[in-house]
Amino acid sequence: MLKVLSFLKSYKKPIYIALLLMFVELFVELLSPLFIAKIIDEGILKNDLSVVLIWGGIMVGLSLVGFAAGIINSFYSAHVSQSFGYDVRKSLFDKVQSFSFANLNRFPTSSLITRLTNDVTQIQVLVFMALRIAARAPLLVIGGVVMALIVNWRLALILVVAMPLLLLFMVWLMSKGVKLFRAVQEKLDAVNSVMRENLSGMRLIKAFLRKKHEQERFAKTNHELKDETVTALRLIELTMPVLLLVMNLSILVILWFGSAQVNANQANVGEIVALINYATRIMFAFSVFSFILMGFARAKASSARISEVLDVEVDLTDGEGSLLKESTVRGNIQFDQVSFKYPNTDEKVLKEISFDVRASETVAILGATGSGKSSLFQLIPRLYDVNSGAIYLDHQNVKTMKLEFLRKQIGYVPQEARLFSGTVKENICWGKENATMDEIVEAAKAAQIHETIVNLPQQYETILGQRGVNLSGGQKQRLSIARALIRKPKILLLDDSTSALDLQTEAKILEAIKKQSCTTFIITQKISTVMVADNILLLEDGMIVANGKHNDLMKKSPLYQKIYASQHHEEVVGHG
Ligand SMILES: Nc1ncnc2c1ncn2[C@@H]1O[C@H](COP(=O)(O)OP(=O)(O)OP(=O)(O)O)[C@@H](O)[C@H]1O
Repeated sequence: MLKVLSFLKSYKKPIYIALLLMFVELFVELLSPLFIAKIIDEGILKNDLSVVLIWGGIMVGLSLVGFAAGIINSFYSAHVSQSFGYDVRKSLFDKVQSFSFANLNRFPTSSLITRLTNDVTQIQVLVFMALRIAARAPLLVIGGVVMALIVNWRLALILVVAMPLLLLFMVWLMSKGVKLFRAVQEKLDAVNSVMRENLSGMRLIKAFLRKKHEQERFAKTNHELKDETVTALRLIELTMPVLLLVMNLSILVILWFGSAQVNANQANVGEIVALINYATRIMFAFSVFSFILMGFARAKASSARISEVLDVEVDLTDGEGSLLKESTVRGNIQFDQVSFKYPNTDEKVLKEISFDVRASETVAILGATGSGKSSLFQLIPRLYDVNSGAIYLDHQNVKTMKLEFLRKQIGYVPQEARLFSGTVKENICWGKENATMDEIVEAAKAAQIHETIVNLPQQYETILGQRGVNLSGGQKQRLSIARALIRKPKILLLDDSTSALDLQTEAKILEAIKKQSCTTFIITQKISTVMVADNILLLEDGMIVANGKHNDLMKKSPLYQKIYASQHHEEVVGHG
């Protein structure tokens, strides 16, 4: 909790002002019963109107001061709590951005979303309450008891006995609350997760007629969230009856002994009225206090979840820096005995991979599904780190380079073309900020998407729907290729990103890429694409089983011959 609350450090001044104003409000509140006692005993009972008017006037004046203090306190509390929430969210977002994939795998996406939104809100609410009323409640209790002792110490002892009992009850309540609210937040994660999967997989759900199944799945998680929340709220509901019982009993006892004291002339009626007044204020303060304690329990559960994210040690660290200069990077890539397994798994998905690619060459990677092609790609921009061996860019180990420097040299087109909401132009520029219109058009032309774009209603300014739903699969692929090409990368990684394109369009794109003279890695299933590559890596079970040019492989690799034959509908016999 302290770690998250340390974000409040930047707001010391407004916090002090808010607390000061809260004390002003409290002061006014605590003095009021004293004035009432004075008005009754010295004004009403003695028929002295001037005393009533003077002390009544002072009371009204002070109330106005308290009122103004309350309003200004609200302004400051809102400002501090909102700014605090902004800072925590920003910090969480930055942290998640710095995560490696191994780090990301620790948290389900939906849970990260809940942590960034709902969990931050819980703490934000607590901070607001703390500045607005939190300290007031316990101080009102303590102050109320002290004032009651001053007015009539014997009767006030009844309150002194009742308070610790209530306090113990509150402590018990809070310890239970933290656990229950943590469970509530976890159930909220689950609801968000189902919701997220449904929204992103809506087409599939409709096509597979899985609406009912999904509704049931959602109903189940929703139910669990409701049940968990009800359990937590029951705990809070328990507070008021217990509070009322203890305090009403105390008031009864005060009235009983108070009337005896008045009859014996040991106390004034005003004193008894003041004591009852303090008792009801204390009871009110206690109910506020219990409300805050619940808020605290909830915020404590949430802050633990936030700290879990903030405390993650990012396992992909930046290298010292590159000896290479951006302008002199050529794009030679060397894999030296590279082995890799995904974090928290046992099996190596790449085993002792070694190959050399000279700058500007095109390398095709061919292999069955699950053979490790995408995994190999992800190692080049260091989305994951190798477990053994090394990858070199222009003879320098990529691990020693600054991540930003390394990734700047690389254009990556992933398997699934993912676009962002915004215009076509913004989507292409996403690859290079401040790109000129000429550069954008050039990249679009190279990716063979320019013609399509100029036929859109607002050409490059056309707004794409959520994740580009108004473009076809092939158009999306070409747009994401344009996004990579605009960077003028030294190394281009195409992860099966031409799968939805016809052979002619694909050939044109490859030709345009060739002109950019960048080292190009293409994962593809199409033998026609493979045939024009300078080198072909044939992957099987995470190992390179053959490499060379098309003609070499046709001679020496039975697997390659089989793939070739399957795509050319002919039996290949006797090669090799
Ligand atoms: N994030 C991950 N965590 C754990 N294992 C993974 C992860 N991603 C992939 N794998 C495993 O690594 C192996 C290689 O996967 P990879 O995606 O590299 O294959 P691929 O050759 O690109 O397949 P495809 O052609 O189907 O895309 C598979 O066995 C897969 O189950």
